[in-house]
Amino acid sequence: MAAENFELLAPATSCAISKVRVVARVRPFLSQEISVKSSRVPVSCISVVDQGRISPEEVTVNLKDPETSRNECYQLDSFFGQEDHTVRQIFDKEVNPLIPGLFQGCNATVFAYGATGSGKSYTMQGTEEEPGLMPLAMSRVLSLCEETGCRAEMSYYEVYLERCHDLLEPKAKEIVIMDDKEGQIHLRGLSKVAVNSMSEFRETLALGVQRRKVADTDLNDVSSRSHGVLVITVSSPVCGDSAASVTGKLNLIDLAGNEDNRRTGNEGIRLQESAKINQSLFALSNVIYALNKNLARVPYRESKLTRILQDSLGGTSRALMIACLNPGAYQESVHTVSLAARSRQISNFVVPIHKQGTPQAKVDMESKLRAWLESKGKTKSAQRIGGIGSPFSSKTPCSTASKVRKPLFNSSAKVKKTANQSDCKREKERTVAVAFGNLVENKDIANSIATKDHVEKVKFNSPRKALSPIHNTNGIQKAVLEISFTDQLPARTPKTPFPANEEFKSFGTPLDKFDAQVSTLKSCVAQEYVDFLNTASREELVELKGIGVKMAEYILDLRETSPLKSLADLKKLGLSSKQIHNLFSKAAMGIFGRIEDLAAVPCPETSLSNQ
Ligand SMILES: Nc1ncnc2c1ncn2[C@@H]1O[C@H](COP(=O)(O)OP(=O)(O)OP(=O)(O)O)[C@@H](O)[C@H]1O
Repeated sequence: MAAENFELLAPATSCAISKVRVVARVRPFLSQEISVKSSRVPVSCISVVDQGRISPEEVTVNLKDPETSRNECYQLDSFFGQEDHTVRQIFDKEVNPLIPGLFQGCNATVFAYGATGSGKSYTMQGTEEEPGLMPLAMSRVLSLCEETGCRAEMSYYEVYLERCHDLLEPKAKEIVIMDDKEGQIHLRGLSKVAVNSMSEFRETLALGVQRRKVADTDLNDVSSRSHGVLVITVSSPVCGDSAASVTGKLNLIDLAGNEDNRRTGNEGIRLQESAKINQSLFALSNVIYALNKNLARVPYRESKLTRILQDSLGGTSRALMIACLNPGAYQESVHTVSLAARSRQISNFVVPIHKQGTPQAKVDMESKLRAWLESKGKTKSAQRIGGIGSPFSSKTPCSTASKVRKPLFNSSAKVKKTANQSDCKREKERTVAVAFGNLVENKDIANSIATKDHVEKVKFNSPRKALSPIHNTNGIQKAVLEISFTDQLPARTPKTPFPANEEFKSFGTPLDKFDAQVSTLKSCVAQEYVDFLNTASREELVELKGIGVKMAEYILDLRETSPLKSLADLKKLGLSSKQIHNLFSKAAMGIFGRIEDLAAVPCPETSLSNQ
């Protein structure tokens, strides 16, 4: 897709698949790289073949080793050679088209990737004579703010030795990276500064740049020792109660460069920095590899860098990668361009973020996305989009209701009939069924419980409390809040696990009643299980069936940033729905133990004794 064609999203509900766009930028040879004796400019190892002639949508980049005459070609989206391309040209063609989307609530990330000394900081920050993408983007944002009445703010932080530090508020504590249940990345503790003019911006950025860790190495006099991230946030004014506020974020990332320590001459702290930089860039390549291979687990948690980029690689942001290249470094350029070419295959699903999200909008977006993935035969990706870093990690009607699961019991004709009536016209009711049905294997029962007749009974059954604000407290919405597995609830064991017999009279046959009670029991057990995962020690977790040492560690790591709210959150660890189901089943089976033990357990008076 050409940059000009990034479709502008209509406000409110529009969404789009957007591939990570990848462009190459070759810096010129520096004066110290030109031999004084010959005073001839060396030949670049990088060239472009048939720019735009074979296909206007991509370019073929050729890398040629002058020593061995090795030769490799890679396809990228665009190419900016050393001769005639200024940062302004890159901005106009590649970054400018992303900016209007911010004003409609869409996030975007631009990141410069490449070996040390390849020109990443020069491209992103620029110089006084040639402003980089950061000031150019801010200038454009400010002029659009003037037209629209929106506000602009900036944050600037660095990831140094695997820790995030605020560069505008140096006394602040370390920044914590968190993700919410919709897969959005949040940085707890990061300050924001309002920006009203370019002079304010320049002053603030210069302050941050001074604080960023930079050092002289054998390969670059001004080598960045950290990944630097500028965040430009745009917020629309909120008019009255009904209007939803729109916020868009543009991340401009100047990554630290890959370093070959046989050549940098690094020692001591420089070597430590270098090790962390290389580790995080290795983690980035692992994420790109996993996304390309459609692996169920994408290792975003291997480094802070990949956590920050989580939303931009396989997430909900638009993303532009600028592969920066030194024309005299063949091996490094092969490394950079091969990773860049692989990144080009990654799709993001761009969703506008509104402070008051509408569930129906999410439903529409998810069904559009699934249809797209199915048309491409990408079933695994479809699963992933329902999981990691996804706006749909909490199930929505169309995703789960369509899955056919083996019923736990044969339901009665009455239950089936009720379930069949529950079609797409009754989205609200199906929302109940789906939320409830995430862990209820028998969808018929879930659907039947979701019908208006049964909502009130479920409400009495449920041990849950509503935590989210309720705008419309009709029966169905109340029930959604009370039985949804995606709400965060305090751990609680119900005093009366089963409802009094009177409350179940209208359930019809004894089988209906039994099915409903089993479902309620399951929801209680599922909540207890989630509470256990959130509070157990490492040793306790390992004791539980199906959880090994590695999984226990992943869970501890995950809950450190955001406690599990539902079993579906385990998808963030890369587990599939089936794996979560198996894990839970194993734990649940353990409750019942041997059949002889069960025989000794008396029936609760309130449950089956009056039948
Ligand atoms: N397009 C360009 N035109 C002129 N000089 C450039 C250009 N790009 C980079 N340079 C120069 O090349 C040197 C290295 O650039 P820069 O510091 O931006 O590299 P980097 O990729 O950020 O390196 P590191 O990863 O070590 O921080 C600097 O002296 C810079 O001024």
